[in-house]
Formats: sequence, structure tokens, C-alpha cells
Amino acid sequence: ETNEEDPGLVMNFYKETCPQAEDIIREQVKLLYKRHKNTAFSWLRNIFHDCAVESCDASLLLDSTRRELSEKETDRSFGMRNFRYIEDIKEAVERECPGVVSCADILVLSAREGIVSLGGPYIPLKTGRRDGRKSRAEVLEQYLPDHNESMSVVLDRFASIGIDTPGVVALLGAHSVGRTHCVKLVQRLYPEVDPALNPDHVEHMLKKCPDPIPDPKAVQYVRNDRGTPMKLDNNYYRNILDNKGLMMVDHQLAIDKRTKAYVKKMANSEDYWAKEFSRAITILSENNPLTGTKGEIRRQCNMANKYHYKD
Ligand code: HEM
Ligand SMILES: [Ca+2]
Ligand SMILES: [Ca+2]
Repeated sequence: ETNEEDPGLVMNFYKETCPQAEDIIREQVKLLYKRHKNTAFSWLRNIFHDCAVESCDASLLLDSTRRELSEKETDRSFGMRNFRYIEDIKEAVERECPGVVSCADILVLSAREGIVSLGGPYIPLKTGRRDGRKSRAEVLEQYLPDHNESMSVVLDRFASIGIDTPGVVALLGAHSVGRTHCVKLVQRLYPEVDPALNPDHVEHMLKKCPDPIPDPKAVQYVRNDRGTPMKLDNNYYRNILDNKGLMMVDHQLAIDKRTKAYVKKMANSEDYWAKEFSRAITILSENNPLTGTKGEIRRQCNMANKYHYKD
């Protein structure tokens, strides 16, 4: 429902209350990206891990409390990094407009700007999200597929938030940047090498992941896209068609009869991919937001206000 108090998500929600908000976020992302290129991978991954889990409510950013283990501390969030830089963006926004801009909007807009930093499309996105007060580790697996999940489960999970098959195929193109740690890959290498893998790629993977049981603390990983690792482009689709997909879900995408035609089309047309990617990110970013008087505007992105302030 929409009414005067709650317009829901709208373009430029902060135009009266903090007109500089989107510019500040853009500048901060640019600055951070200059210093640490991999922050952009994190902003991009964040939008999936927050918005696909119940709501774009910044639940992902909350720390565990004495009572509750938070989402970011579970295995599904393995490898997520750079959360402290979200606080830098939040602080910059707070300096101009204290208490106005939600962490949920900062998370979504930083993903939007991260996508641009990585050479992807600019996606106009609405704002007006408010922050949730809880992060619940126990619901995570119900929303986020695992790296070796079947394509049926993956398509179902995304369908339940309104993202169709070409949308899913486009979103997984995010694995055109960043990395995957060996712990998530060794099932495809040991005790036997998955025969579906491209032998040239196997050699590289074995070199990067020499241990069947990697030390979880060791920083051993393979880049998701060896061709253009820093660029969010359609090279991912050429990789998976060439049997160089790292995770089982990446590989399944290229062979499943429901997704294969879209993979080919996206491998052949960067424009088609960018269009579908923008459409799917938009849907993801509008999943079940808290608007109006629901939720709160967090002072600090890693904790709900009640833990530090009396409202
Ligand atoms: C079936 C769905 C998906 C699964 C199972 C999945 C799983 C994973 C896993 C296991 C990693 C490696 C983490 C690590 O070892 O450090 C990863 C990395 C990544 N994922 Fe996904 N992912 C999925 C969909 C997505 C979507 C929809 C996006 C964004 C729109 C995304 C963005 C990323 C990015 C950017 C990285 C690299 C992160 C970094 O280098 O820090 N993923 N994903
Ligand atoms: Ca969430
Ligand atoms: Ca790439």
C-alpha cells in the first residue's frame, strides 16, 4: 500500500532530506575503489546476500549479539569482506545528514556504484529502504543457494523473489569478478577431478588448491574469471561454456536445458547481458523493503540502534 506517509520506494527519496546522499555515496565508492579494488566485488556480492534474504534491510551488515549469530558469520557468507568500508561510507553520509539515510540504501547504492566501477552498466535504483533490527543466521540457507546446489533449487529460490530464468543467468554473471576460495572448490578436484572440467583449467586450479582439505584460514583461492578478473563483463559466459566454471552452480548454468540458451545469448551479446542484469538487479533491490515507519535508520551499520542508543 502507498499513502502520503509511506510513498514506498521512489527515485531520489532523499531529495529533500539529504539531496547530496547519492553523490556522497558515489564519491566514497570511487575513493575506496581507488585504494582497494576488491571493495567493488564486495558491494556487488552484498546486494545479493542482503536483498535475497527476506528483505533489502541491511540485515547482512549486523554483527552477532549475545543472543543471536548474525548472517555474515555463517558458512553461506564465506569469504565476504570489506564490511568496515561500508561504515566509512555511512560516516561520510552521517556527517552531512545525520540520522537520515539508511544502511539498506547505502548497501544498495554502493552496489550500484561498485557495478559502475567494475565497468558494468549504470542502473537507476529507487531508495527509501529502512533498516531491519535483526539478522538471523538460521534463515539463511532457506534463501541463499549453496555453491553446489541443483539448478532447480537455484531457479526456485530466485523465482520466489520474482527473478525469472534469464534474470538468474544474468545475475550469476557477477562471478565474472572476484574469487572463490579452495574450500568451495576442492570437491571438484579431490579425490577425483570432475571430468566435466576443462583440463587446462584443472591444471591451474590444482596449482592454486594443492590440498584436498584446505586450511580454512589459508588464503587460497582461484579467480572467478582469469580472463578479465577485474571487469564485470560477459566473459563469465564464455568461461562456463568452455567448462571453466569454478562452482557447480556455474557449471550447471551452462549445461542445464533451462538456462543454456540464455548463457549462449549472453556470451554473444554484452548488451543483452547488461540489459537483463540491470533488470534483475532492480528486482533484487526492491525485494520486500521496509518503508514508511517500519524498521529504523541505523546510526551505525553493524548494529541496531537499541544496542547503543535509547530511542
Ligand atoms: C546460486 C547463486 C550463488 C551462489 C551459490 C554463489 C556462491 C558464491 C561463492 C561460494 C563465492 C566464493 C566466496 C569465497 O570463496 O570467497 C561467491 C563469490 C562471489 N559472488 Fe556469488 N553466488 C551466487 C550468486 C551471486 C549473485 C547473484 C551475485 C551478485 C549479484 C554474486 C556475487 C559474487 C561476487 C562478486 C563474488 C566474489 C566475491 C569476492 O571476491 O570477494 N553471487 N559466490
Ligand atoms: Ca536482508
Ligand atoms: Ca570478467
